[in-house]
Amino acid sequence: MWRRVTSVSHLTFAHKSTVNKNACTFKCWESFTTEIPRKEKTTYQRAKTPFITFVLGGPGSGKGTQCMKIVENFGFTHLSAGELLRREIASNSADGIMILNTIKEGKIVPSELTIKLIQKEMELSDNYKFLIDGFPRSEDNRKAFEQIFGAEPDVVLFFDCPEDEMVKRVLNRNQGRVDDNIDTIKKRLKVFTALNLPVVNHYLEKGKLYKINGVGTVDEIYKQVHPVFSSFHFEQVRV
Ligand SMILES: Nc1ncnc2c1ncn2[C@@H]1O[C@H](COP(=O)(O)OP(=O)(O)O)[C@@H](O)[C@H]1O
Ligand SMILES: Nc1ccn([C@H]2C[C@H](O)[C@@H](COP(=O)(O)OP(=O)(O)O)O2)c(=O)n1
Ligand SMILES: [Mg+2]
Repeated sequence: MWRRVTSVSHLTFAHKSTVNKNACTFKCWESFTTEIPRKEKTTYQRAKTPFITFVLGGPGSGKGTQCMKIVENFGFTHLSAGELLRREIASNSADGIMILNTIKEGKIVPSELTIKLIQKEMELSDNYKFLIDGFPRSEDNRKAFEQIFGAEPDVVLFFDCPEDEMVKRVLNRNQGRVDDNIDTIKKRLKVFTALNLPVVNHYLEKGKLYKINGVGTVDEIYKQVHPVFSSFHFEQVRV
């Protein structure tokens, strides 16, 4: 279905009203303290419209790790904004040098460029369930996405993790990334602190935010994440 469209911006989000109505019944989803209400049974497995989850959290908060578990359990397609940008650098594209310098400085790449890469991947996919990891990182990211796609996410996960834990994890990550060094991490944390909160507050007000305690083992954290998706009655890949 996605391959045949030239742009996703015109696709309507037919199931939105049901999802949003339900989501608005709770303000901020403290899944480790709050019971998750059952949602009305829906037929997402046959939906022809995308189901979009934004995955927010600071560097090292565990976004990518938890996304892998969501993919495994619920069959989402995982699109990491950072990974798409790194791929663009590796492909020696015209924007590659600019992206590399931006990432080294711990700054945010222009929204239109990141969105173009996300959009391309979505159009190439046969799936309708997407995890967009590390996006939006700023209000500019968020507004540009909404303008270009003409739609909002269905779910926003926010992994809340203290800075010292994030620094420790990033320094131990060992993936050879140019931004996983103490100087860049300090800059990234400053950018995160300044730009993430307005995005979180926006989705909190819309009743779409699921705040997850990012401290604990991977499985302990996933125990908070799983009910968010099982409440939507997707066809599960693995129970
Ligand atoms: N709950 C956890 N406890 C300890 N280490 C973790 C946890 N979750 C992820 N990690 C590790 O921390 C590092 C950063 O995790 P990652 O998922 O890449 O975070 P992000 O995508 O938010 O930057 C990785 O090396 C990962 O294996
Ligand atoms: N929306 C985004 C996402 C990532 N980037 C850039 C800037 C980020 O520091 C890097 C790396 O992002 P990535 O999500 O892979 O980083 P973490 O997994 O949080 O450590 O990419 C961006 O400019 N805009
Ligand atoms: Mg990541």
